[in-house]
Amino acid sequence: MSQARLMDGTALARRIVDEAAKKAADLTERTGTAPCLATVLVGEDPASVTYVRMKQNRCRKAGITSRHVPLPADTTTEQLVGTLRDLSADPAVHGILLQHPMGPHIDERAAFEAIAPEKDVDGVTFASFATMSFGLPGFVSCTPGGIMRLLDEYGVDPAGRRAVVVGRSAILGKPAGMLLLARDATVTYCHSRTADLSAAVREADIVVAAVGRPRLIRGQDIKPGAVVIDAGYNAGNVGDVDFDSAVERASLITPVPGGVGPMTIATLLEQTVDAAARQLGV
Ligand SMILES: Nc1nc2c(c(=O)[nH]1)N[C@@H](CN(C=O)c1ccc(C(=O)N[C@@H](CCC(=O)O)C(=O)O)cc1)CN2
Repeated sequence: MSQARLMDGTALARRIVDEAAKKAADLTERTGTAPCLATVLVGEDPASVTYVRMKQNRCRKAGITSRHVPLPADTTTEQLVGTLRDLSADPAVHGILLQHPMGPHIDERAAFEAIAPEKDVDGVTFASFATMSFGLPGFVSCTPGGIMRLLDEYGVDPAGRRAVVVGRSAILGKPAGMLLLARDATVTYCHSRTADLSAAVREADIVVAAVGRPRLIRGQDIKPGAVVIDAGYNAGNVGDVDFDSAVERASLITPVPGGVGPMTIATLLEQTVDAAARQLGV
């Protein structure tokens, strides 16, 4: 079998960001207010610092203001919830991003739920999960939303296909599976307690790897012709899929870097501009 075609997230993300930048400029001209994203970071985890910086840089280039709120690592859930409620009530802020992961002492769900649904541009609240799961308009979780855009861009219709999602995190695996289900895929979730991961993956027409275990998914388990989406973020820009072996079996595959990652940030920017437009009444 020939090698898989690469799904170029960098190129698609660039187009989405260019479009968001045009909308941001138009909005700023019409209202005198630029879209504003608040970025909240608890602690100084080096990867999280990098991701937040990347988001701020892309915002700046797209004409979106960002307001950074760094909090010490020992911030309590109550203090974090207070900060997020303040940002939710601040009319100058249109979108809120709470960088994940936070320290184990933080009640992550309580924090996410302190974000006003109309500012939940990262798609992390229960309200966003519900609209996403029913395929209704609303904010999607950014990486899963980016994955669906990539599938559409490369002509992959999930309807009737068997999709296997490896991972069940609140911001990645779970919403990715729900978005695929909303598009009529037959979805199986695999996780740390799955008895035979290889057997499940071998059945998949679409594999979404979102577990944070470097090169966990090997080419030998990929069904020939499957679509492979690698949403794993591991140190050193290594994905959850063993690319070199998977590329020999898949029909389409996302690289790391240059696949799902850029789509995450593009989706965030796009949703921030949409949130601002709605809040500014345009
Ligand atoms: N609140 C959130 N937290 C986290 C999310 C999220 O969507 N919301 N996702 C990940 C990390 N992440 C964004 O936060 C992220 C990771 C990677 C990239 C990216 O573009 N990576 C590039 C490579 C970057 C490099 O060269 O260093 C790529 O894949 O091409 C963007 C966003 C966890 N936390």
